[in-house]
Amino acid sequence: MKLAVSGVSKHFQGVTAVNDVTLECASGEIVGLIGPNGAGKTTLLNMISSLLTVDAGTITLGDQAVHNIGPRQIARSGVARTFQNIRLCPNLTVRQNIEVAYTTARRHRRQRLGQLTIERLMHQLGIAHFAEHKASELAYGTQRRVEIARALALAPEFLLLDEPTAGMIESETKELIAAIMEIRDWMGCGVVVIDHDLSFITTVCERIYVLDMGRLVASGPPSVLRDDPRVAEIYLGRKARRQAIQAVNGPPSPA
Ligand SMILES: Nc1ncnc2c1ncn2[C@@H]1O[C@H](COP(=O)(O)OP(=O)(O)OP(=O)(O)O)[C@@H](O)[C@H]1O
Repeated sequence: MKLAVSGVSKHFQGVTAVNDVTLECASGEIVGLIGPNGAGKTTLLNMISSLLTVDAGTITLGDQAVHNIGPRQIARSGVARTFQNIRLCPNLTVRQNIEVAYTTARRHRRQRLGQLTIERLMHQLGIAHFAEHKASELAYGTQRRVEIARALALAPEFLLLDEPTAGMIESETKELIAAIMEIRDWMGCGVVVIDHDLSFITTVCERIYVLDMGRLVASGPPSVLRDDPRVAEIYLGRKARRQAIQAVNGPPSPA
């Protein structure tokens, strides 16, 4: 199955947050979405997860148009997500948080549940020993893993992750890389992930899309993007890039 975003745009009172963006993710693929602050990454994820309507373009899941169908319906159609600012129910335990999503999957996604159980999800994300802890009692990095487990409890075809490594220490990020790859192999779902940690993104993703000021400016495998001057410019900034070039070549000769 394929999740396809085609010519999608979004405007907010004069600001074009996303401008004619086209991208796709196939089942079993891990795709990255990078770009500087305000590039439009979260707005794009919000449109894919139907929290925002699209102003132009289409989003399809297989042969089904899924833009503007609303968050409840998109979850039932097989797209689950996590949020930049964690949205767990703080007074529920880890198990209860996951159970809420699992109950929805039992009702609406039974055919995809297969061997998926809450126990297996907690084990896979390394949170089984926190099962009876309230979400609010957990460290930030652990809460993020609970959020991923909750999204996966919807038995999705596609998982959208918005900055999953934010607030994680290096060892947690490494564990997360292994967990995401294992989950992809186990559940066969496609993953679209936004993150500012380029080492994480280039390790976990097979393909990366680069957004800048709402537009898609580059895409390709990590090995290709690493050498793309547009990506360096966006990430280092024009001034820093000039300085880097000067450090190698010396200052420009006076005109
Ligand atoms: N609800 C909104 N109302 C008005 N403007 C918005 C709204 N949401 C986003 N924007 C604007 O749209 C642009 C894209 O924002 P978005 O949050 O999608 O970027 P981002 O790439 O996810 O950034 P970050 O990496 O900081 O999360 C920004 O200029 C932002 O200010």
